[in-house]
Amino acid sequence: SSASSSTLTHGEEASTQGDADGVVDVNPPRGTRDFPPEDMRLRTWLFDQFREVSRLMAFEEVDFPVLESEALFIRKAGEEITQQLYNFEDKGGRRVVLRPEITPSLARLVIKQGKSVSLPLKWFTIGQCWRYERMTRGRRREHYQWNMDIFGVPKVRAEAELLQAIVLLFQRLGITSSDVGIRVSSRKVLQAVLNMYSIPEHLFTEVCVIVDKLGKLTREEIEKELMSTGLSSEAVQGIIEVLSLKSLSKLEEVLGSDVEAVADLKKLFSFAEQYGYADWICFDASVVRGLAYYTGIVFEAFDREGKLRAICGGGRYDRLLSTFGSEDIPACGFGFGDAVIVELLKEKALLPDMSRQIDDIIFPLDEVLEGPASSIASSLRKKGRAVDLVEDKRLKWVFKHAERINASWLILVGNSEWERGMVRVKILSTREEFEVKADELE
Ligand SMILES: CC(=O)Nc1cnc2ccccc2c1
Repeated sequence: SSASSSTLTHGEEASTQGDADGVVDVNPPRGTRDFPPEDMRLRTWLFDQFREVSRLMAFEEVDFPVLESEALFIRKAGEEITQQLYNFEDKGGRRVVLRPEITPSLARLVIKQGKSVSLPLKWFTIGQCWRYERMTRGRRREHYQWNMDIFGVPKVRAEAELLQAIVLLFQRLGITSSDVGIRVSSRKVLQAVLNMYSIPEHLFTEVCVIVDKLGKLTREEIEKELMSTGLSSEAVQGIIEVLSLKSLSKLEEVLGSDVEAVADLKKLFSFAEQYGYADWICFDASVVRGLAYYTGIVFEAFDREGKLRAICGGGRYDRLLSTFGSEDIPACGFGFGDAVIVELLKEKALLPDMSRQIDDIIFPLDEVLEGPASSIASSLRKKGRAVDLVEDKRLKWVFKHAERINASWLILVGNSEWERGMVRVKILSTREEFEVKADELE
């Protein structure tokens, strides 16, 4: 472990435990996180927002194993996500992965459910996703993603619904359209350009994965990668020129108004007006997203200060099921990670107060009263009150603890009161104190 500590990146504590003899390394595996109570309260709060928006949008929750067959993720388009599979062979000799994304599992279940589900399907899930990166980059190897997907809606209504879900989520967190925008485009834009230069269909996916690096690689690097697929320099310039467009009317001038991409996008932007989230979205032809299977509208949310990576992203994938040997069903969806959004909330001072909140603390003042304290705790819990039963502590510690966990009542079980069937209740907010009959505690 001394070797590993020398390659640690900033922000990772050196695992001192690993150096001591015999003590296990108490850090979680590289690139993974523990969730101690305070972090878990924040995560639970965020996931509750995901769930509430899913409920508002009438989506049904589904879930899948984190472990999937490797076959679900073998794609030849050179995506980063498939080059970093957390894959291995299990004891039965099966090639398996810790899933890097959730969409293929959704598609697998839709195929498995086959005729027994009626379309459209609107499903959501919140699940952990994995990648295996050489730790030189010190990035995380896992994160949680909220996924919302619609199967069986071929028209842009589905994309419009998904965008509303994303905007509802941001609004629930206190984020506004001046903090965040959503870039929208369509892969059909690129399709139209490739047609203009009569570039063969089979290059489409590969070109998409390359141009997704626009903004991450220099223009020269992109040109070089595009040329290496065999594209003419004229086609490369044409692609980069069209993908730099930021206005739908300019796009219409270049591609013509009968191009599907233009019609889809115009329809989507008119829906946005009706939903009331038009000021959240903007056309940006450079958005292609890095997943091979997108076929139509694609979108990604970004912080307008440009400090962070994409907050969420998604798009239409009408031809994914046929890559698994099944009949195609039109589909679109998005993934919303648990990391960038928390960075944004910190930036905007929007993190909620994550302190604990307990109703009552019960404290027997004498060990002979431990029995009565138990029955009082039990009856209050049965009435739905959160009760922390504390004993073997000094009273001073109990008052401090009550403050720390924001208890409403402190119930002291003392001998003199108990002889009269009473207990002492301290209302911690007003510091008022009462004697109450034990069986009348509400
Ligand atoms: C910001 C962040 O943690 N991103 C992240 C972390 N882990 C992943 C794991 C699989 C796929 C994508 C991932 C993305």
